[in-house]
Amino acid sequence: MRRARPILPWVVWGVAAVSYAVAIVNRSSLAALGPAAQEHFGIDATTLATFPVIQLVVYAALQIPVGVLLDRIGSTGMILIGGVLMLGGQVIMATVNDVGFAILARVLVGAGDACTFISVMRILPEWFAVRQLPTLSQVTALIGQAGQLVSVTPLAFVVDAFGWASGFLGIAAAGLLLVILGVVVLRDRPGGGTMLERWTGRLGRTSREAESLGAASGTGGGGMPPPSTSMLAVVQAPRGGVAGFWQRTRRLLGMPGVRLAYWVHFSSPFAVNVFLLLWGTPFLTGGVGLSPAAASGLLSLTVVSSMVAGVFLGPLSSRFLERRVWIHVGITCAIALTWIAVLLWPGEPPLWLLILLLVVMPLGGPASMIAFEVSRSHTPRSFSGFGTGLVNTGGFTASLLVILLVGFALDLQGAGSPEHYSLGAFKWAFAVQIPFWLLGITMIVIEQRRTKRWMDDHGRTLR
Ligand SMILES: N[C@@H](Cc1c[nH]cn1)C(=O)NCC(=O)O
Repeated sequence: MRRARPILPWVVWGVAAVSYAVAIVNRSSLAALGPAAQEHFGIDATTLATFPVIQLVVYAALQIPVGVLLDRIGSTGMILIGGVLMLGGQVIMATVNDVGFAILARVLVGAGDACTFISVMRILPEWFAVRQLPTLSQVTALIGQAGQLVSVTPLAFVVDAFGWASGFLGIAAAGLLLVILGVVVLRDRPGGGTMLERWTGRLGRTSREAESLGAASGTGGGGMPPPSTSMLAVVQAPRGGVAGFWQRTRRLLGMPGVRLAYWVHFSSPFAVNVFLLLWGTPFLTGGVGLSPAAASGLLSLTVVSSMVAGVFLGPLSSRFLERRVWIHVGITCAIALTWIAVLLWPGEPPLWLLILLLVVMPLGGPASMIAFEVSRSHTPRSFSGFGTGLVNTGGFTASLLVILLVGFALDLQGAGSPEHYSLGAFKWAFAVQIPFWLLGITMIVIEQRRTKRWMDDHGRTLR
């Protein structure tokens, strides 16, 4: 008789993945509401543009502290803290008219968002077998991307039809629902209690029975081969406080595999992030001369391309484990070469080249998920939250720097405002990406060699 597959890992994963999607709804909740926000707060375009930058800075700056906390508190606690912070941020956003409070609201949303993704990544290896992780990570990211779709058209519709407060209170209500679900469903690992069970001190039957899940199923942690990371020697438990933090940082950065994961995350997603977060629409309309409708049609290609790539890249990177980094490098080179073709094209790039750019560039998002696979293979289990947070800063730091440098390069050419935009100025400005790709790919090649040598020296193989 066939043994029933346990459902609990999938329920835990489902709630965690939807929490990430809600974090993305929160993250991109202002994306389609620029004019409405300007009217509501009475602000100019420059002040409006600081909102995503502040949010990104908070997100990137909190990755390492959140990673350290994650190793102490666990995924459940961090996902719930993240949910409460975002919910608080959106209640403030819904109820104030003052721009200072709106910035505070975005800081809270950025902080809550920072807690979510790496905690969801951290919970996966506790519930699923190593071979399932690349696909599950990609599907989790794909569910997250769906959050972006919700926050664009439906949210704009609700704000238009029912007003500013209703739209943001609606997001807060969805967040509250997820926090309540999280309190009763999420468990850090098989055998661990839910937050509610921890508060009441009584472990329910589902949690107790889940302890044996690993051995009984193909999904649970206990039945899987130990992650390759568990073989890494942790000589002594790191101390707490600032000294402990530096000790951990030094130890982590001393591992070539962790550095490799950082550069993998650094190299591929910044081009699409920069395009979607700020400079894509100005480039397509003010530079290339497309209508806003044509530009937004082209931009929607990025979501489709990223989602389709996510479906294929997960199985591909687990099938070709030894070559996953080279798959990533191939995608990064394709992005760089397509951009360089656009930059070198004399005059206005043809539509087919722009379509190619908007299909190839978003592959960098799913490709960057390979960084978390590399990180999982090389980070000791007790540091895995810290490691994931550290790696996740790579792409976001690169994105922030490129966003600022593109603006700086436009200003230097006297083309920093919509009435002065020109295709030539945009081409020079987007060329600031080239050193970032060169740096990223060079560091990947160096660290890949060092990682291979390190693994040979320590007699380890990838599984
Ligand atoms: N590179 C993204 C994930 C991604 C996958 N597909 C498209 N994007 C990433 O690292 N995300 C972190 C986050 O907090 O969203």
